[in-house]
Amino acid sequence: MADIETAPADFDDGADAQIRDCLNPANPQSFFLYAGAGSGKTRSLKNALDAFREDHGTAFRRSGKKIAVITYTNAAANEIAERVGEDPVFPISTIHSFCWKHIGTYHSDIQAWLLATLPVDLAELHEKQARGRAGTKAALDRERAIASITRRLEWLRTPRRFTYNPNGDNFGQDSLSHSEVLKITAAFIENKPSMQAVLVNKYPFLLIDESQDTNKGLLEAFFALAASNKGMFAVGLFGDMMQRIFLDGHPELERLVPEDWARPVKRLNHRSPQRVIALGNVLRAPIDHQSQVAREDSDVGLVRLFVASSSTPDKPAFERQVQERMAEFCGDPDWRDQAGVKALTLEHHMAASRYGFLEMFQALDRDSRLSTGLRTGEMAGLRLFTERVAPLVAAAQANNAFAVMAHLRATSPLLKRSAIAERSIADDPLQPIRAGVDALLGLDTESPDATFLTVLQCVAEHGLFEIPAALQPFVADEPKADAAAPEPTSEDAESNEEEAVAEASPESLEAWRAFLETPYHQTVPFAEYVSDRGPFGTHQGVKGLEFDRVLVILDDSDARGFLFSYDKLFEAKPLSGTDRKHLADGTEGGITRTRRLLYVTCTRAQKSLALVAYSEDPDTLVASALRNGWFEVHEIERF
Ligand SMILES: Nc1ncnc2c1ncn2[C@@H]1O[C@H](COP(=O)(O)OP(=O)(O)OP(=O)(O)O)[C@@H](O)[C@H]1O
Repeated sequence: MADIETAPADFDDGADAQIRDCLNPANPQSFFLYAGAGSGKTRSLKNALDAFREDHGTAFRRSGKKIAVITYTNAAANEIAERVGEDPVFPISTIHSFCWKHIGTYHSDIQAWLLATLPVDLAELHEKQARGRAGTKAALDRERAIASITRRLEWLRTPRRFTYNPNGDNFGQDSLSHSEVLKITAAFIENKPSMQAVLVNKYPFLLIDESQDTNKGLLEAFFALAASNKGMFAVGLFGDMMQRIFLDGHPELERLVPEDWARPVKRLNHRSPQRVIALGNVLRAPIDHQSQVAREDSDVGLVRLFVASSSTPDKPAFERQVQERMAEFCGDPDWRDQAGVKALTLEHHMAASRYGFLEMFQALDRDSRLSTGLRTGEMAGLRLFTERVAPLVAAAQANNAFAVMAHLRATSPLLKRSAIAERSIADDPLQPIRAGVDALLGLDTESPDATFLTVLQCVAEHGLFEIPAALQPFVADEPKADAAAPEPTSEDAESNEEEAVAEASPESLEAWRAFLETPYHQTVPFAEYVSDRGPFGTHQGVKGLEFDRVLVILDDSDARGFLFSYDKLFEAKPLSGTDRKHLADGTEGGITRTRRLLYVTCTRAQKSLALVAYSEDPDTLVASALRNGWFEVHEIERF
């Protein structure tokens, strides 16, 4: 193994002190903290906020000023909120909700922006269409896009209002897409003095975590805002260019950061054992030569590469065998336990097939309009099963009458005060509930024969829960007489009405129909997966997270996208001319992207790390892993 330096735990404490100085309201100073995996960037963000609260919290609270903290995902926002504690001085949000919050009331300006931008997009599409070959899939897509923009422009001829859901899919003429919201915000920050004044006066500091993946145009707008408001407004960026995995991020960020920004440095990895840090260092070396040091009190740790053919017939069985080997190598029985290991696949469907929710996932995935809601699990049509039915069935099966009633009281229209009052005094008020729960339990929901449709019909027949709009076409018209008139529960009221309409659009009916015919028992693994509680995750989704034991599954043959290729990264497949050109020019290409993704996944490990590589050419892959110094002979098992 490559030698690795070690250092005491307080090695990088100077960086936090430097950030504390930057967050001085009398003289705001922008900074750029870019450091490797596990170096404690999120920790530094938390420390910065704690220190600020101590130094200036009271004065800020009194003057109504705030530090805006922006992260990439809801999960990251929640985690920071949990670590820092709720504090109105530090509103924490995702970039999309931050943007929408600030542009959401400017309807006429949004309309003007669309009216100026859409014709440019349209002209570009027409030009491409004229140059491109007719009849190809791309030409058909362009034709559809042209028709849709033309319809939207027509619709924009009268004053309109706009909607947007930061967490879901947005379709419908009045709804803005995720990328539109980011672009509009960037344009407003650059051109609207009122927007600039609001941001600068309200948020003298704007801190962005995972900024390597923050939208390029928006970052440039923040840079410009900081440059023209020196001494009043500062931006603090936390991130790691090596962990940039979304195409939206700014590839040139490091170069763009102005000379006068502070650049605190962190080199110590607090997360991983020495062997994992060394692997991260060699993966990273060709990109920026940043190498990390390990903590003096860190373990040596263990990594292994298991190589098999991409035609391996039963991959999950092979992976179980790998876990068994890891348990032996590490003397760590938790490697045998599915719950003790985080297995990372490149794409969701690979996790779905291993974790047992492939059929339901594929049924909905056929409709690209549902794709975000499916991946976050936030669609009302899914939440009926994951958040209403599944917890009820679990509580009832555990004979936990208290939990059953608590859940129904919070979620069921049958237990609404108005519904109970409507029943006559002579009635047993709980009888309809008991009948509904008994009917649900009688379905044998563990059996593959119980479909989502069977469960849905039972729920509808007994009026146990409200039926979301997307699923209403599949249930009988008349709800049971006992069921209360639809009266949204508080949580339903929160759910975005627009989203519900979009989910229920006629085009999506086919996907919902196919979904309803799949086995209901896939609900629980699906729910665990989307909430990140399960043993699987995706390579992209685990950014910022950490796990004791990590199993990274590399398998191009099972992947559907074309953005990544592990076989090419490991030199087991010839590079294309484009790949070679990107590498020679040092520009963004598939190989570099794959290398960064591999860096992200490997550096999640806190104790030990196994990579399973399914390859078209396993021997070449092994040779390359050795030649590049990524692994040593005794660390590789070839099957
Ligand atoms: N100074 C420190 N002392 C002890 N533990 C630390 C320190 N800094 C960070 N850690 C721990 O190291 C781990 C990684 O920290 P953190 O998640 O903040 O790193 P990061 O740089 O944001 O990582 P990544 O870029 O990989 O997501 C966490 O478990 C954190 O609690």
